[in-house]
Amino acid sequence: MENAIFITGCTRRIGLHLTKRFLDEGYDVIAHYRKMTPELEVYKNRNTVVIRADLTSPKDIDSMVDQLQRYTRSLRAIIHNASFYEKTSDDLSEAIKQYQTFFNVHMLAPFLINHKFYPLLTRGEGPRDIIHITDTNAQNPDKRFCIYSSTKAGLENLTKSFAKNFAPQVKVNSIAPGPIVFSKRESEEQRKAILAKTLLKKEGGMESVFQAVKGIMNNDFITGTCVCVDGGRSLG
Ligand SMILES: NC(=O)C1=CN([C@@H]2O[C@H](COP(=O)(O)OP(=O)(O)OC[C@H]3O[C@@H](n4cnc5c(N)ncnc54)[C@H](OP(=O)(O)O)[C@@H]3O)[C@@H](O)[C@H]2O)C=CC1
Ligand SMILES: Nc1nc2c(c(=O)[nH]1)N=C([C@H](O)[C@@H](O)CO)CN2
Repeated sequence: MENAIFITGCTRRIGLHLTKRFLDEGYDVIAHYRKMTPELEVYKNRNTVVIRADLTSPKDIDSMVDQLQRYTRSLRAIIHNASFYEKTSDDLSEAIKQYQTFFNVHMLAPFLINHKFYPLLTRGEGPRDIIHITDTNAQNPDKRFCIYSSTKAGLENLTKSFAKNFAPQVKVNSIAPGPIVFSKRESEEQRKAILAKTLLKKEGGMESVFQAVKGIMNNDFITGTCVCVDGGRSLG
């Protein structure tokens, strides 16, 4: 493989959609997962390599780096999609554990992966991208998800640091989705309330994230910024 696209969290929903769409467009994809799913399994034989790692474990991340180097000589882009979504616990001892998990998945793992994979990014020719998938909650947190939101805000800040440190070889940007695809845990009433505060009054759908990723990759003058894909939710 050459100039592969490395995506984290590919077992379902947005990560799986990004995997499918990059394959549709003829890219080689290295799809990261934690717990394999039948939906991702299907892609194992198409130009996709799947690599397992629990992103709360730096040891797993190191092993992922070793495995990845066996499959591709260079990377065109790294897309940090993997994420954990949970309300902040009312039990503070539980909340401490949550903070460690959220910090590992949303901040430490992207930090380590960016540094460890940088040589693979700069080995190829042409534009190179790192994209952090954050959340509009990073700028305007849902008070029930303060640990989730604050670590997404930390990832937003890492975007700016990496943009400064990796320029001009690599562009580094965030995509902050709004209501893209609701999770099963959101009731009909919660969904209606969210859409009532979304200017465009609809879920974005996973393709809106893929189009934003491609828009950033195809523009050689965007770095250190955040593209909101939220239907105006952040203004609602
Ligand atoms: N869906 C939406 O409307 C919105 C999504 N976003 C962001 O977009 C991105 C994709 O969202 P969505 O598809 O809904 O996400 P999901 O929560 O459905 O999937 C997240 C992915 O991350 C993986 N993951 C979670 N924890 C770990 C871990 N410790 N180690 C390895 N992998 C892990 C999951 O794997 P596993 O199956 O093993 O748990 C899964 O593949 C996320 O960053 C999310 O925060 C932001 C705003 C709105
Ligand atoms: N990792 C995840 N992050 C987010 C999810 C999700 O399912 N997994 N879902 C949301 C909300 O559904 C949002 O879209 C609407 O409230 C936010 N982040």
